[in-house]
Amino acid sequence: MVTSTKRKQEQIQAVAAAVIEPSSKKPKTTGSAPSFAGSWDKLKPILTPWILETIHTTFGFTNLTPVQASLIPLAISKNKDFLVEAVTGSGKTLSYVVPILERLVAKEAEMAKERGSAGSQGGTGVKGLRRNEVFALVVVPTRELAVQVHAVFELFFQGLRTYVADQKAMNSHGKEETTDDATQQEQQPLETTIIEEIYPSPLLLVSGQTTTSKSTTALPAPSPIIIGTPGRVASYLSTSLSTSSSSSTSAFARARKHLSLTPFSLLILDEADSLLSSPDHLRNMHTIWQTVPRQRRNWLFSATMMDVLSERTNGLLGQTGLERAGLKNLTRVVVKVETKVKGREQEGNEPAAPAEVKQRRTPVSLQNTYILCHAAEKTLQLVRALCTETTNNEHSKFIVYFSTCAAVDYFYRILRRLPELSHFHFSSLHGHLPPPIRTSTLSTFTSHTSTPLRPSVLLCTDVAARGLDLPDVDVVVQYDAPMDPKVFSHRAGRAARMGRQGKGIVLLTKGSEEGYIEFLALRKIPLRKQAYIGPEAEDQVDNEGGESSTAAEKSPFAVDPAADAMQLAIQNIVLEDRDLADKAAKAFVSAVRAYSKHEASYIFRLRDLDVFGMGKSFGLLRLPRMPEIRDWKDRVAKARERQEKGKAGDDDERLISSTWQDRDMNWDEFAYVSKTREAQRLAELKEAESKKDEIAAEREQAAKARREMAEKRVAWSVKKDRKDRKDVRREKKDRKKDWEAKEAKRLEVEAGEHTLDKPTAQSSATVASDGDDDDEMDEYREAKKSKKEHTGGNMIQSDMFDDLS
Ligand SMILES: Nc1ncnc2c1ncn2[C@@H]1O[C@H](COP(=O)(O)OP(=O)(O)OP(=O)(O)O)[C@@H](O)[C@H]1O
Repeated sequence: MVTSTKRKQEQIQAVAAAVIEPSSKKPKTTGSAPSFAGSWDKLKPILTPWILETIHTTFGFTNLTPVQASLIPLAISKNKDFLVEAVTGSGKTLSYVVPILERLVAKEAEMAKERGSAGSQGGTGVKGLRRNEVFALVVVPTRELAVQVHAVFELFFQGLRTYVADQKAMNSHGKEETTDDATQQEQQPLETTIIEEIYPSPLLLVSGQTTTSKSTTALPAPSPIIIGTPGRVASYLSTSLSTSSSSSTSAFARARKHLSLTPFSLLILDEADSLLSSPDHLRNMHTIWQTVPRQRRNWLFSATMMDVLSERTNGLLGQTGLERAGLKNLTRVVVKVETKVKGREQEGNEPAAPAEVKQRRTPVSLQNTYILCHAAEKTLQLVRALCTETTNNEHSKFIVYFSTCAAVDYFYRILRRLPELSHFHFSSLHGHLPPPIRTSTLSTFTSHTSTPLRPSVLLCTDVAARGLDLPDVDVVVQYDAPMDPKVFSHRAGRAARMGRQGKGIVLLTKGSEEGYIEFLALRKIPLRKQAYIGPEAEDQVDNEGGESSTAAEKSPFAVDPAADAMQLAIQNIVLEDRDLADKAAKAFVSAVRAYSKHEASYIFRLRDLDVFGMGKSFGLLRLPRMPEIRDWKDRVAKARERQEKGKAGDDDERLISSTWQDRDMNWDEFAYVSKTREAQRLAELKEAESKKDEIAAEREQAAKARREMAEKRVAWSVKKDRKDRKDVRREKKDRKKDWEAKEAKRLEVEAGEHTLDKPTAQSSATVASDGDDDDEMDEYREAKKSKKEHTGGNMIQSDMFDDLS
């Protein structure tokens, strides 16, 4: 393992400072605290016993994280809307789960008081809240995150059951000695009521469930706490409540029974920036906002919450956008991470330079790096990174992010069959997988006991970028940088959670993508350079930011020959099944299209994307037909022409170094492994063969039609051109006639007055000016001139004299 020299000089200290203030003011650091900020026991207000007990025994936590210490007391006691930002893995989930539970307990007690004895009003046996009454709603962007948050709530309610059982057992054995009156009061209702009736399991609303049935009886029963994705929550709310507007009294009664938002108090948006920026989420969020009562508290959470306030987007982001959504006067709770970098030792007796405090948006325990390579070397670098991280750094759990579902799907089939990675366990997760498979994939990855000898890798899209708390992830590799720069820190933040060491690697291609390093640095996400991983690679983090000495890096355009070998290895896997070739093409096309959608489009320029190199990295057998490829081919060809003329520039050299060769193979014999698919392909092939002449004729006809169309287009344009010219000529003729008539009239007048004056300066000028852009007038003037010359140069005068004579 290469240890960084610079790191030795640094004494990195995490400083988490909680900053709480109204949204109108700029956040400022008010102090510093260690990674934990006080004990749960000493939190004021004191937590309800079963909640505190669950935190201690079920979760095993003794201390609060800074975001929890800052928010929980406020969220429990103050009736405010909050906008919370803290780095990934800093415990934001509990910072809203605990206050929701505390407020629910308080609401339950309040309603119980209001409604009198148990079951007297609702008839359900529930003391305070009725069964159909919803108290809080937690909305998150992905199914997986919703499941995770739901599980946290479930743990608390299980903790409650255990707590009550313990209390009863202790009481029945006469061992319980209660000294604290408040505690006794809290316990009383719990012991006398069925817990499940008071606090039924929270309702989880995610894909794969029924939420849009016409009949409310088919809908899952409500619960005081509902957790779900925006689409599911919106449809559940509107379906549950829409029946209430029906004219049918029974339907109205049914709907009322099904769901009531009367006691609704809390709307929590976790990963709020994502919920407010995606148009799809936003549409559903509008439905939710319109459905839930206005008298509610809004709590918004994200590790990248503050960025959005300064952003001007089409969505809801930004201060004004939030205000428009009724999210006004949000109190900001910002937990900052600062690193103290000790000043360098000076030579001789000079004192060391003062320590520098730097703010960052990622956890201190996260070592974020980048590797520069050519597009053709990306898969090679990914494979080498996985290998070197296990062998040199003994890392065993990896997440690799790709930009599209098709890329995840394809690489999942390829990587696990590469000999270098045969000991890795691969899983894949993306939005196009059916919900049960998504669930099982995640649990397999989570439960897999990974060791450096049997490491595990999750290949995924951004569906797993935010919020997921996957235990023990060592390294996050970003094969493609995310479309939305905000997602970068969320992806990297799946490692290094809650103070654990972790590493992030982003693969950037040489050229314009290098600008991403500076771009992220400005957003307080510093990246260290990791040298290009060579064949005998060690973990070479280039801490000084200097250049690596590997051959591939010495020559700026030379591509590592091992990239060709990797392409060949992938191609050989693809050749086993035609279906893989289809998947490769789909993955490639989708990745190219995704590249054009980068928000930082001035860094990720489609025009600069080396599609040939990318094709190599994907192990394509041939390039698909698409405009991006055509353009790149043209540009490469033109660069070659310039090179032949000795006029090639730097950009041309880069283009020339980008090469592509289709795999020499017989596509007709390339078969699908799936028998039905292959039979279908052969049938199609046979049909095509039998209709060969017909198809050729059709093609010829189509080509002819295209040619004719092209000709017609030419003819049409020529016709139009002619017509235009004719119109111009007619116009000129009319103007000439006009001019002649006027001139004749003027001469008549002049003749009548017996004046021998020449045309006025103005009329000469008019003619001259007409003549500037009028060819016919020129001809006319020429003719007039020659006539003048013929008649001795003074037509007017001669006429005049004729008349006089
Ligand atoms: N007080 C605590 N003490 C110890 N561990 C904690 C504490 N609070 C939370 N954790 C653990 O820290 C991990 C990260 O917590 P959590 O998922 O809430 O982070 P987060 O800030 O929401 O991250 P992200 O921004 O990625 O969603 C979880 O495994 C959680 O159980």
